[in-house]
Amino acid sequence: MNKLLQVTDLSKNYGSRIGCEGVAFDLYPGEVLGIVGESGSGKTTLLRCLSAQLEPSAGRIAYDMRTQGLTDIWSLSEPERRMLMRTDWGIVHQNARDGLRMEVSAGANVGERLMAVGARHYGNIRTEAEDWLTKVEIDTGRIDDLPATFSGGMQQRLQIARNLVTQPRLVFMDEPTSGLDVSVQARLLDLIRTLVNRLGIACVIVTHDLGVVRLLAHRLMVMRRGRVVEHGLTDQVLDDPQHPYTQLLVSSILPV
Ligand SMILES: Nc1ncnc2c1ncn2[C@@H]1O[C@H](COP(=O)(O)OP(=O)(O)OP(=O)(O)O)[C@@H](O)[C@H]1O
Repeated sequence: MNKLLQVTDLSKNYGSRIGCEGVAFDLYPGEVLGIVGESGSGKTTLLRCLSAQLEPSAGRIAYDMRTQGLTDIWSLSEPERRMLMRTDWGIVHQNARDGLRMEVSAGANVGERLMAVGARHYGNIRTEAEDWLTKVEIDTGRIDDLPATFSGGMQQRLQIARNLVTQPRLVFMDEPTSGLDVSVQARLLDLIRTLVNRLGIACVIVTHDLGVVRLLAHRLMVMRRGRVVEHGLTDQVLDDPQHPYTQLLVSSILPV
């Protein structure tokens, strides 16, 4: 199987401060990679670099473009990169408001992404938007409502629908369930797991919640002070952590 993403020696500095340093990994189609670590360990910096929202200071991020194969994403033109981000990739932000257009309806939020990949027929776009609202458990009667009238959990589900409607091959998620009630979190996680598995989407998920990665991620990277200190199969890393920092993280969060 071809690699979907190949990351080599990736670093991002903010002046003299290290955001992340020397990160390298491959991601294959359909694979879910979790990135965990304490606050300030570089998770968000890494995710923003991987998803082309932030230009790295050094290193290479190559993505398997449908026509060109593995291509350095920073060798693409700005419009090409933006197109990639709008179609073949999805980015689910921690705060749904950052990933939604709050001034247009729920249906338009979903339909807009379809238009980015060339859909023009209003009736088809609306039908597809309704279909996706149903998939993320939002009543289709709310299709013309503004996202601001939705609850936090509904906004997050709408953001997921907006991202998945174009059938991306890779989705980046930054703490997708934080800030929600525990019961809402559990349902949302279950929904993400079902959709990601059913559609065979590759995912990179940043979280500080080991329960989230246990449920969703095939592989896990543990970060500390900008560097990856441990990387392996999720169950292996969580059940038999090798690095002292991972041992501390696991013992402090998971009941023994
Ligand atoms: N815009 C910025 N300017 C300067 N330093 C930054 C900036 N963003 C992040 N940093 C620094 O980079 C390091 C990594 O931060 P980052 O936000 O990536 O960590 P994180 O693991 O995502 O933390 P959290 O879980 O709290 O969101 C920290 O030392 C942080 O202070």
